[in-house]
Amino acid sequence: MPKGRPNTMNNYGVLLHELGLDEPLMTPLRERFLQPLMALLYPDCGGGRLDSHRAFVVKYALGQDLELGCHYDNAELTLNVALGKVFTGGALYFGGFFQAPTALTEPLEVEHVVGQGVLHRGGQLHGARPLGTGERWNLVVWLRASAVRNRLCPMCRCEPDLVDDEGFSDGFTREEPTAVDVCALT
Ligand SMILES: O=C(O)CCC(=O)C(=O)O
Ligand SMILES: [Fe+2]
Repeated sequence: MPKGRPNTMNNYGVLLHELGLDEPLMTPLRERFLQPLMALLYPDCGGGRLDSHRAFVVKYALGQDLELGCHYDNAELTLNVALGKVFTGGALYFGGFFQAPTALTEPLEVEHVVGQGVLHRGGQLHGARPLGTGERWNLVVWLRASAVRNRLCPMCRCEPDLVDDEGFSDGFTREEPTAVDVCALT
């Protein structure tokens, strides 16, 4: 079975769409649970207008990936859930919104709690500290709102030139969905 890297930074892990889990699991999770929550928490980042995602599991282990450098996600919003297994280290750290990595002086450290997730803006500078012992597996869902990224690419901070592609691609669209009224969701 052909297998891609979860993203351009992590070498170990798996893309959920390659396991056939987008339609039965990730899209309902985004539409039914994450979008209403994100609409309330981050309306300014397209929280109420999520229309695609890139979901993957990242794996850290001795002899494999150990840490993740400071970066922004190719996402308007991100969910990061600690799945396990047993490990020390690997804490997430956060800086400012689109802050230059060189200006990161006092990051906020967030320890993983297995079974719990962290929601953050994709443009919030962040990274993961080195793994100490064990194996760490996290589910990461990059949530995308075409209404936001069609105007301003989160990676280059410019208006994107669109080219045709298949699937969710990178979340850009030629047409945008209508806004969702969160009060109407049940
Ligand atoms: O290693 C982690 O838990 C962070 C992963 C992350 O920031 C990402 O995949 O964008
Ligand atoms: Fe990230």
